[in-house]
Amino acid sequence: MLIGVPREIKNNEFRVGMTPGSVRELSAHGHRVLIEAHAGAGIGCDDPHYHAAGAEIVDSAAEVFARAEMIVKVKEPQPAECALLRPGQVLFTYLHLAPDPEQTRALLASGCTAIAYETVVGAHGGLPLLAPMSEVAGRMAIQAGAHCLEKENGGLGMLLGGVPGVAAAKVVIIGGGVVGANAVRIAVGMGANVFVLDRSIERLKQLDEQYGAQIATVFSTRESVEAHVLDADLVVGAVLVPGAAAPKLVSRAQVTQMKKGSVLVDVAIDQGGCFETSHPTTHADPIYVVDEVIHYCVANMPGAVPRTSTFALNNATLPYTLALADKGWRRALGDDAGLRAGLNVHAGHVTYAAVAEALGYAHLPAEEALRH
Ligand SMILES: NC(=O)C1=CN([C@@H]2O[C@H](COP(=O)(O)OP(=O)(O)OC[C@H]3O[C@@H](n4cnc5c(N)ncnc54)[C@H](O)[C@@H]3O)[C@@H](O)[C@H]2O)C=CC1
Ligand SMILES: CC(=O)C(=O)O
Ligand SMILES: [Mg+2]
Repeated sequence: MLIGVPREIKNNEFRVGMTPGSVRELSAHGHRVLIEAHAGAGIGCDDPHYHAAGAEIVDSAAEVFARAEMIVKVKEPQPAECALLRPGQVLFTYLHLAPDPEQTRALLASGCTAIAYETVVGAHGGLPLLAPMSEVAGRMAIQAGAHCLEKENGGLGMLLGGVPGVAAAKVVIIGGGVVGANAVRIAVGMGANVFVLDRSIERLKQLDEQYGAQIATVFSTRESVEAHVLDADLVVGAVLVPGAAAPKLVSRAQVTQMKKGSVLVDVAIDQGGCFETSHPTTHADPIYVVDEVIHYCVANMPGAVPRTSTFALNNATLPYTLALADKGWRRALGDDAGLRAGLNVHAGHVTYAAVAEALGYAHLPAEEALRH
């Protein structure tokens, strides 16, 4: 198969779809990889490095999209990229379609077959292609939140861990999945006073077993979310209903009642965000303020640490990229129900139920799409 990797063009996105190591594996399987010039600059991998791994370096994204049978990326295609996709072409990347009607419309219009990293399910459950970036974003959420709490950013002017004789900050993490667990780890490490809320008792039990009295686990209800958010110094939004728009768990009225200078980090912003006052921001301009509450809502947090993130992402995506290239998308998805769960759009149809429901489209089940 001829596989294309364009340079990422989202704001401050320095990751790249494939490492030289992944290119080498695909080459060894008899595939050819086109990579846009300088696509790996952000991870310290230059064009000769990719060439040595077997890639052909091409000058423009337009050429990558025009020639490749499958495009492997990181972030959702931007409008200029959607315009380059064509019927029959496979797109393998993050999509986050439920909160993004424009991108969905463009992908449907392109006629392409789009497989979303974030809805692929592992052999033993979980979301193996979302997890590595959730590990990164969960750890970064506390870093970002600590920075926002500094006075110059409008924050309360508090150190997360306090010092002897002065109390630590109260950190409330809503959602104890991969993002949440990684945020807990860093917040505990920094000495914060950590509360984690989830509606899965199983998740809370795992976190309780791991951290014991170092954290408080709380069953998530409207009442408990409100009680903990209102006296928090830092709140991390880390909930997910796979593929669906994030549930709004904190209302504007509640944000208004929060402490002035407290901080909301909405990691779930890529699925639309879980605070009513959230809107996506970029690394170039990450923070805004609503009623004196600082909001950090960057939709591609791992893009800021592209070296860590690209290698972590490729560790997870490579087996799937190889399966798609070796077998073609129909057989690869036919053989693996978990990969089939990644199919979001095919030939002008929405093939993921939660996306169809969120955006008001008819749903063509992926199993039927395989026969189209
Ligand atoms: N902004 C960014 O750069 C990034 C964002 N993300 C996003 O972070 C979000 C979380 O991802 P993961 O941790 O991997 O998901 P996950 O599936 O591992 O965890 C989500 C958790 O939310 C819990 N949950 C669902 N509804 C809830 C509710 N009403 N109250 C409390 N808990 C609730 C679930 O029980 C689950 O434990 C996703 O939207 C993901 O796309 C992930 C990576 C980077
Ligand atoms: C998952 C996601 O949105 C990201 O890694 O940018
Ligand atoms: Mg997005």
